[in-house]
Amino acid sequence: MAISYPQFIVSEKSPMEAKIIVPSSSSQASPSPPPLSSSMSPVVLTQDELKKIAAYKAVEYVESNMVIGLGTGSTAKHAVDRIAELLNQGKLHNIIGIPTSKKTYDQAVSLGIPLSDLNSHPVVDLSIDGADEVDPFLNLVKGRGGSLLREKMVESSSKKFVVIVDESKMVKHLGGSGLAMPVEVVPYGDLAVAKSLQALFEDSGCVAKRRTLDLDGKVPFVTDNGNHIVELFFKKDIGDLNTASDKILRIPGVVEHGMFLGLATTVIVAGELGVTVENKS
Ligand SMILES: O=C[C@H](O)[C@H](O)[C@H](O)COP(=O)(O)O
Repeated sequence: MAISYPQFIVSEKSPMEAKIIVPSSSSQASPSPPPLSSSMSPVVLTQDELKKIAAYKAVEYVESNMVIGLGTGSTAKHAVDRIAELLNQGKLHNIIGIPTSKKTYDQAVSLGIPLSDLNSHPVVDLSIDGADEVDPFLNLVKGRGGSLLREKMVESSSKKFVVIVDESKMVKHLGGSGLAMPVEVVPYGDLAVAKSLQALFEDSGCVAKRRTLDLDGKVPFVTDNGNHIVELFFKKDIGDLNTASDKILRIPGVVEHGMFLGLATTVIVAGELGVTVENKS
């Protein structure tokens, strides 16, 4: 079903700047929204509609002849749909997509987007992906869908990495949502690795749990790479993120964690009052 969007000011900001955006009578957002009625009646957007607005705005950064990292998740899915739509309309051509998960691979194949991989294209022009948390410095938590390893490989190989979120993803500090920070670990000894991770962040009230597919906690979630996911839940700030990253990666059995530090070059945030574009300073 087609979505009607209110008109938005799209504001370009560096991190830490104010983010209050107000509806406008002139639109720069995509997809081309219809004019508001004269009564300016408020439009309540769903979270998915906000994700779609952020995704469509991000696809404005895509140019013909680019190698594009295709993210994973409910927000990135809209960007992949939009890229396919523009290819089909002839508004983009010669795009090569690098999918960050099997799910995105399947979506892109079904839409006819030409695909390749990192071995053939080790330098990616632009990646577009969602995130689970974004802090004021544009550091991210990613991977609650379990795709963090391939995402980090592709996005750290990208000249530009545009992150697309609805405003619910903004946090004061990583871990601040109280939801999981995922760590990909090899299956062997995963519960022992979980204990080591929990001990590492004891001062932050960390609880580590293996992600499972069943309520009894016996069937582990398996990533596209055949690994498991340990989820970390924090009660307090974990302090310096680079220190935390180094400590996690030093535990044998850890493959990668879901903190994406300093990788995002642009974050597009869609909220009820408009779209904010924040660029890395
Ligand atoms: O593994 C999943 C990815 O990191 C997603 O990009 C992230 O979880 C955000 O997903 P969504 O857009 O569905 O909120």
